[in-house]
Amino acid sequence: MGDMNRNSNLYIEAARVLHDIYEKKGSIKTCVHRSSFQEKQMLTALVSQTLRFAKVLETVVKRTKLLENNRLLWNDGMLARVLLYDFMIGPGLYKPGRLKVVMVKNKEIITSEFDRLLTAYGVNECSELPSSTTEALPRYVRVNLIKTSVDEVIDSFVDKGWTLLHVPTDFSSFKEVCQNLDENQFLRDFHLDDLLVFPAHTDFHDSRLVQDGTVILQDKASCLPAHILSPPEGAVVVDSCAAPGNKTSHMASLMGNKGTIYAFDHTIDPYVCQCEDRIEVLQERMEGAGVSCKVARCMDFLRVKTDSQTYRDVEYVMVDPSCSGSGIVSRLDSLTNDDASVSQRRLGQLHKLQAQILRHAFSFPKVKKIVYSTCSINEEENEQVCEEIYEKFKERFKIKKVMKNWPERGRKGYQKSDRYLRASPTATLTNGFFVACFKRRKMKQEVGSMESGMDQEEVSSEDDQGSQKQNGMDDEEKEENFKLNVRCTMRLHVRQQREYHVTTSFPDTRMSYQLALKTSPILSNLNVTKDDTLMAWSKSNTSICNNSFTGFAHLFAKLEGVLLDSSFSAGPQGGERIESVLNQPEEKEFLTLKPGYFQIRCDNITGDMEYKFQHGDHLVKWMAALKPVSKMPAHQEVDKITIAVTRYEYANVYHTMTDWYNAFLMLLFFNVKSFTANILFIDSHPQGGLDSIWTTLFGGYVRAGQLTKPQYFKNLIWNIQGYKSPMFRHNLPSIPHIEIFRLFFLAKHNVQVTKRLNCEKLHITFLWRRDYVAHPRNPRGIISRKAKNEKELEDSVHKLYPNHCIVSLRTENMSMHDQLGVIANTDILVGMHGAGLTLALFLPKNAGLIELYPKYWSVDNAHFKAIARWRNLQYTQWQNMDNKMEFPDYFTYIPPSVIQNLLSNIIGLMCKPYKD
Ligand SMILES: C[S@@+](CC[C@H](N)C(=O)[O-])C[C@H]1O[C@@H](n2cnc3c(N)ncnc32)[C@H](O)[C@@H]1O
Repeated sequence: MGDMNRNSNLYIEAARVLHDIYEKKGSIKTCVHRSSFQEKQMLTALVSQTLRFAKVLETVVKRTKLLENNRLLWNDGMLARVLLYDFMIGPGLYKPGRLKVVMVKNKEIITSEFDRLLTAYGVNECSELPSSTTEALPRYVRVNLIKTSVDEVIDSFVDKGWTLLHVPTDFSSFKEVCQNLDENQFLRDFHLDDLLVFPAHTDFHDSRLVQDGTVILQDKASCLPAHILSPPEGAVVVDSCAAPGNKTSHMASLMGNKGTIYAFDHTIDPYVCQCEDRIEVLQERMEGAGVSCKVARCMDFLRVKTDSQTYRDVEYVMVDPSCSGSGIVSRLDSLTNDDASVSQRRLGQLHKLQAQILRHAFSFPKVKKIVYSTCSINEEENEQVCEEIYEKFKERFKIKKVMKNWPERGRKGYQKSDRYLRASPTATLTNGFFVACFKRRKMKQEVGSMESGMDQEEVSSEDDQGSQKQNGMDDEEKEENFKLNVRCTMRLHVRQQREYHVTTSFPDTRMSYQLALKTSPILSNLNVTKDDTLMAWSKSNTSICNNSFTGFAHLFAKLEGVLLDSSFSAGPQGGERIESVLNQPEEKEFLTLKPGYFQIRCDNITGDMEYKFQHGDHLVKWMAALKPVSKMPAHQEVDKITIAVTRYEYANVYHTMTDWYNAFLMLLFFNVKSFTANILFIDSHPQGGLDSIWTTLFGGYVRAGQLTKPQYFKNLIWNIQGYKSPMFRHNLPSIPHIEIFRLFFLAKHNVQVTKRLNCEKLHITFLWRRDYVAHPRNPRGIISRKAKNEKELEDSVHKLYPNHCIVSLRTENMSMHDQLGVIANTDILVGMHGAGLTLALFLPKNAGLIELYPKYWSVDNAHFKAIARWRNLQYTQWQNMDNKMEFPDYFTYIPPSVIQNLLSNIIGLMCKPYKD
C-alpha cells in the first residue's frame, strides 16, 4: 500500500470506525481491531482525538456547510470530522490528495469558524477548545448547611465506600486531580468550602442526600454568586431573578437560614412557562431544602418599589437575570449552530433587559452590595452591561475585585477587566459563567458617624489593594473564606492563612514602629518582674574584643558592629515554593558558613575567637565563622536590633514556638521596649506556613541566603537554638515569663484576652489532626496520631453536655489569628498528642488540657504536659492500650466513654473551686 493511499485510507477508515462506535458496535479498541487498516496505533489516535473534540468538529461541519457544498465528502459527517481534526487541531493533513484539496479549498471559512470558537471560549489554540474531557465536567455537590455540615456529608460518602482525596495546594494540580478521579473518589473544592467534587457523570439522582435536600447538585460556577454576595446571618436580601431558586437556597444556607430573602421572578414569555409555575418550582425547592427565610413573590422585579417600607432595609441584592445561556457546556452545539446561536438582535435585547434589572438593583436606599451574574460567555451580556451601569453609579459604588485566587478574569479591553470573574470548562472546570460585584463606597462624611457607632466600615479607595489589611485580604474576603465547624450559637469566621510579603532587604523601620505602637499599650503595661533565669544569664557573660562580642550562659550572644558577608556562605537561597523542592534532603536547607561570614572589629586578636557554645548547637559553627578584623570599611548599618535564627523543623508549630519564645526572651533580656526586631533567617528552608508569624510578632524577616551584598548590623543577637530553649526542657517546674509571652503573642495577633471561666457554659474545643504537606520530606502529607471517630466523639460530648459549646477545630487552613481566637475562648482543649497542642500556651487562665496518645506513641513525649504545668492548667492524659483500636494510616479509635470520663474529671477539677 503506497503512502498516499494510506493517508486517504486512514481518514476513510477512521470515519468508518467512528460510524461503528456511534452505532454502538463496540468500543474504540474493538472497532479499530476489526478494521483491516494496518497502522492500528495511528488509527486509534485519530479516532480517539476526533471523538474528544466531537462537539466542536460537529459544530464547524454544520456551520461551514462542508457536506452540502463538497460532494467529495460523500455527505459523510464523520469523514468531515476526521479531516477537520487533522487539518485544524491535529498534526495537519500529510500528503496532497483529493480530500486535502477539499479542506484547502474551504480553508478560509473553516479558519473563520474556528476563530469564532476561540473567541467564544477565550482560548488561543484550537487544541484548547472544549473537548469531551473538558465537557465531562466534574460533578459538583453543594452541601446544604441548613440541614447538615460538610463533614457529615463527607462521612456519609466515606461510609458508603467513597475515598476522600487531599486538596492539592495549587489550582493546576487540583484540576488535574479532578480530571483523573477514579469512580469512587471525591474531594473538597479548592475555592468553595461548602462544595464537594465528584467524578464527571456520577449519577446522584437516586441518592437519598439529593432527594431530601441535604445536598444540591449545582455547578461550581453557579455557586460563586452567593459566596461573593455572602449576606451575613440576619441580613435583608433581594434575589431579583430567583427561579428556580438555586442561588436563593444557597444564600439561605450561607445565612444559617436567618434573615429575609425577597425572591422575585416573573416571565414575560407566556409560551415558556407561567409565572406561577416558576415560583411554584422555587417554592417546592425551598421546601425541599428547608429554607424558611425567604418570601417568594411572583412579580416583575422592575416594578418593585425599592424605597417602600417593605424594602427599605435591603442591603444585599442578587441579580442573575435571563441570559443567552451560551456558557452552558451541554449547549455547545446549540450555541454555535446557526439556528440556535444567539443573534446579534437577541443579544441586544438581552443586554437591554439585563442592564435595566441591574440598574434597578441600585435603587434600594440602603443597598451595600450587588452581585451580577450570567451563565453566558458573551461580552454584550457581561462586561458591557457592567461597564455601562458602573458609569452611572461609580460615584457611589465600586466594582470590587473578588476571590483574588480565582484564575480567570474578565475579557481584556474593559476598564475593570481584572475585577470581573469568568469561569469556563478549560480554565476552571465549570460551565461558562460571569460574575461582578458592586460594593458601595464609604462616603467621607460617613466617617464622622463611625464615632457615633453608626457604621464601622472602612473608607475604601477605588483600588481595593489600598484597603487591604496586612495579610493580603480585606475583611469581606476573609469572610468569604470561612472554614470551621462549630456547634452552638457561636459562629466563627475563619480565614485561610496567606503569606505575608517577604522582602529581600530589611523592613522599613516606620512600619515596624507602627506595629509597635499598635501593641505597645498592652505590652508596656506588662509587669516584667526580674526572673531568676534571665538574671543568671546576665551574670554569666563573657566579652571579647571590647564588647564587640558578648556571649551569655553559652546559649546566645550579642555582637556589636558586625559585618555579615554572604560570599562566605554556600547553600540555596531559601524561600522557594514547597512544590518546587519536594523531597529535598533536609541537610540542603542549612547554609554552610566559612570563616569571615561574620566579621567584627577587634584590635588585639588575630587568630580564631574563643567562646564555647554547647555541643550540637549551630552557634559552635557560627563561632567558627566569626573573624576578627582590624578595620571595617565605611558602611551603613542596620540600626534596629536584629535577631539571627537558624530554624529546625520550621513547619512544626511546636518547634517554631521555641524559636519565637527564644526571640521574645531576647527582646526582654536586651530590654527592647518596642517589642520589635529584624529577624534574620540563617537557613535555607523553603516557604513555610509559619513564616508570616515572624512578621506579625517581630515586624519582619529576611533570609540570609537572599542577601546579595555585605550587610552591617549595629546590634546582632545570636538567638538561643530552638532545642536549647527553656521551653524544650520539659522537666522544668517553670520557665521564664511564659504568661507575658502569652500576652505578647495574643496582643501581636490582636486577640483579646477577656474570657472568664463559666462552668455553666464551658467551651470545649476538639483539636483534630489532618494530613497536609508541611515540608518537602513528606510529599504525601500523611501524618500520624489521628482520631478515627471525631464526629462520634463530638456527638457524644454534645449529648452529655447540651448546654456547653462544643467546637471542632482544624487548624490546617486557618490563620494563626483565627486559631488563637478559638483557643483564647476555650475552657478545655482536647486533642491527640501533636504540635497543634502547643496552642495550649494561649488558653485562658483556669483552662484545662486533655491529651490523647495512640498505642504506638510514648507518653514520655511530655511537651504539652509541661506547657500545662507552666501555665497552671488542669491536665489529664489517656493512652490507647488496645491494638484493635489502631487502624491503618495512623487512625486511633477512641471510645466515647473515655472522653466523657476524662471531661467529667477535668470539669470536676476546674469547677470545684467555684462549687466549694
Ligand atoms: C438565569 S434565571 C435565574 C436562575 C436563578 N437565579 C437560580 O440560581 O436558580 C433568570 C430568571 O430571571 C427571571 N426574570 C427575567 N426577567 C425578570 C424580571 N423582570 N423580574 C423578575 N424575574 C425575571 C426569569 O423568569 C428567570 O427565571
